[in-house]
Formats: sequence, structure tokens, C-alpha cells
Amino acid sequence: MPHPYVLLSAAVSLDGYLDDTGPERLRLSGPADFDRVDEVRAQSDAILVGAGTLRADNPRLLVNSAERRAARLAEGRPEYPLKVTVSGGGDLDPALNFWSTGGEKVVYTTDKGAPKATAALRGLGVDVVPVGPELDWPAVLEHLHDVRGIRRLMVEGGGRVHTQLLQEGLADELQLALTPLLVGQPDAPRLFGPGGYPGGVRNRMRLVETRPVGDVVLMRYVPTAPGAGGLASAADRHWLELACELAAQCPPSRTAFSVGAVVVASDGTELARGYSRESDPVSHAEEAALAKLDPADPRLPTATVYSSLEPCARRASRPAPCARLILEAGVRRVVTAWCEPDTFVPSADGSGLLSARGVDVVVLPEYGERAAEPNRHLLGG
Ligand SMILES: NC(=O)C1=CN([C@@H]2O[C@H](COP(=O)(O)OP(=O)(O)OC[C@H]3O[C@@H](n4cnc5c(N)ncnc54)[C@H](OP(=O)(O)O)[C@@H]3O)[C@@H](O)[C@H]2O)C=CC1
Ligand SMILES: Nc1c(N[C@@H]2O[C@H](COP(=O)(O)O)[C@@H](O)[C@H]2O)[nH]c(=O)[nH]c1=O
Repeated sequence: MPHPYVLLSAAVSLDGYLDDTGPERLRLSGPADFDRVDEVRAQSDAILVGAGTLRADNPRLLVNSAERRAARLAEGRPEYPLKVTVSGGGDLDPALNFWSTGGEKVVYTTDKGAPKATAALRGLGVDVVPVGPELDWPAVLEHLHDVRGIRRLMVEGGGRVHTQLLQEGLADELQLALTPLLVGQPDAPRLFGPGGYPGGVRNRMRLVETRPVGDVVLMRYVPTAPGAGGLASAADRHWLELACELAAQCPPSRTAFSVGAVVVASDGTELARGYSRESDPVSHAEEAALAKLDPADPRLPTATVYSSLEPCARRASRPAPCARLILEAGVRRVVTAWCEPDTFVPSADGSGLLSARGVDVVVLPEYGERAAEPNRHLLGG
């Protein structure tokens, strides 16, 4: 199911803390960085914080700049982003600033927390949404996307919320403001807590920007570790997007599809990429990518192949279709955007062929349009 784009935002001390142990909220960002955060809020459809942050900071979470609010209104958007919080227990203080400022608010909670939250917030116009016996993050994101129409979600903490979204592979981007101070208190809240993170300790995220903002450094990272099994992660979407970009770069053809493919190790390392007709006039994207790898590469059995079009099941121009090449390479996971239309091969079903041999095939239909785009001339009507 489609999710909003999830951006985790935090200011962090040089020793990895979000706050100190004192009663007042620690302002790590300087004025220039708070203004940058205001800009990111203004670009977002919704802002989410955990109930722990509501209790600790009593935040308003507004777009503070009148110009930015006016620009939102001029674009036909609400003046303020939707404010969202999550609470397991539903124990929420109705006197907090969060409820009395800004625009619409929603609380995601558990079945058990819902009656408590509803009673506490009665008359405040807050939508209380139970998502099951536990706080199920994919259900929260699906509800925000499908019911609230949220496409861009800014998450402003705290540490527990950031940790879970990253560990569950649901964060599309991290925006960290590294601030030149040291907290030095072992009991202070940390940015990311212990536990397993996608791709393990060898996973390196991709740095997409660094920028000085006053005396802090903004670092923007995107996750790279593929999801596991049949579940899609945010990084899966990024890699599939790259496959779609490669498809758009193929030499044009009237007799074959334009497809892009990327092979990615479980720790998020890109192993190879390819595109249709890259090496010769009939080569396929997955074939071109896999040909760049040593068949004995020990990373292949835990790798994921991203292909804008599902791997082919039959072909006339080569003895082995791409689905077979993938099986022979030992790859056990494929992520694709678009199922092969009947243009050249009726009922191809490369995904079915792979699934029947135990490969996890994840289809992300929200990228289908992009994958089909360079092939419009082949699709008729
Ligand atoms: N420097 C910065 O940029 C920022 C700093 N902070 C700091 O972070 C600290 C707060 O962080 P933290 O204490 O981790 O709190 P969080 O804001 O992450 O909220 C945690 C709360 O959210 C609810 N929750 C989250 N996940 C689940 C789940 N899976 N199941 C059930 N409930 C869940 C629970 O609410 P409930 O208890 O109601 O059940 C839980 O107590 C503060 O000190 C704050 O100042 C916060 C944001 C940004
Ligand atoms: N302390 C801290 C942040 N804290 C975040 O800002 C929220 C408060 O925003 P507001 O209601 O506008 O005052 C707070 O709840 C938390 O999510 N953010 C940052 O960029 N830098 C910082 O140093």
C-alpha cells in the first residue's frame, strides 16, 4: 500500500543526544536552523511527534512564518499542516498547546488507548484513530495516505518514534542538524536507540546533502538497505525509482521494452545496474546488470534485483529469459513496478515463474506509470 514520503527531522548534539535531562526543552538548533525547520514544515502535509515529545516539550508545531502560511493558502493548501501524534496508552493532557493551536489534529493509538484518548480530548475536534491492539506503523502511514491524503510527512521526533520508523524501514529521508554542543548525560534522550536496523551494521545510508546553517551542519541521508521478504521498505522505493530512471535512458526501440535494473546487496551496497540495449541491440536490463557480476559473488543469494518491468519469462532473442538468469544467479528477492503487458509475449508472468520457485516478488504499482512512460509508443490506445 502506498505511504507518504516520510522525512525524519531532528537536531542532535555532537554526542548523539536530542535533549538534556533538565525540565526545560534544550534548544539545539540556532535561529537559522529553526527557520530552516519552519520551511520544511511549510513544505509538509503533516507533522508527527510522539506523545513523549508532547509531554516533554509542550510544542505548538506551527508554521511560524506568515509568508509561508500565506504561500500555502495561495497554493490551495491548508494554512497549517495536519498535526499528528501517536500514543499507545491514550493518556493525553488536553491542556497541551498541541491541541489548541494550528489546524486539524489526529491521534493514532491502540484499541485500548482509544477510549481514554477520546474521553480526554472530547470537544477539541481531534480525530482519534485506533489502529489495532498495537501501534502498527504501516497502518498509521496507510491511513495518513489513504484517508487524510498526506503525501509528505515530517516526523519531528522524539527518539522512540524516530528509532521505530528507521528500524521498520519506513523512513524515506533523515534530516539531521548536527549541533556544536555536548550533553554528556547518559540518561538524556538519544536520537536513535538500540535494536536492529535494516541492513545491519555494515549498511551505509546515502548522503544526499550537507549544508552549514548558522553554526549547525544539516546532513540529509536516504536509507539504502532493501526490505526483507514480501515487505517493501522505503529504500526499496528509492532503488525502484532508480530503475525507472535507467529505463528512461534506454536507446529507443519500436520492437522492445525500455527497462532499468539495479542489483543491491542486503547491506544496501549497489552491486550492478543495467538498462535495455546497454551492451548490444537486444540485451535486457537485468541481463546487462547481472553480466557485470561474478556468478560466485557471495552477496547474490541475499541481494535484491530491482527491475522497472517484471523479469521476462520467455524470449526469442536469447536462450535464457531474465527470470531464469535471476534464478541461476541465486537471487531470492525481486522488486518491480509493472507487470509485462501482452505487447510482445502474451501472458508472460515472469513474476509468477519466480514466485513458483520461492523468490519473493514485490510489486509496487505506484511506480507503474513511471516504468511504463518510456514505453508509451508500444502500448497502443
Ligand atoms: N532535538 C530534537 O530535534 C528533538 C528532541 N526531542 C526530545 O525527545 C524527547 C522525547 O522523546 P521520546 O521520549 O523518545 O518520545 P517520543 O516523542 O518518541 O514518544 C514516545 C511515545 O509515543 C508513543 N509511542 C511511540 N511508539 C509507540 C509504540 N510502538 N507503541 C505504543 N506507543 C508508542 C508512546 O506514547 P504513550 O506513552 O502515550 O503510550 C510513547 O511513550 C524529549 O526530551 C524531546 O525534547 C523530540 C523531538 C525532536
Ligand atoms: N529541540 C529542537 C527541536 N525540537 C522539536 O521542535 C518541537 C517544538 O517546536 P515548536 O512548537 O515550533 O517550538 C519539539 O517538540 C520537537 O519536536 N527541533 C529542532 O529542530 N531543533 C531543536 O533544537
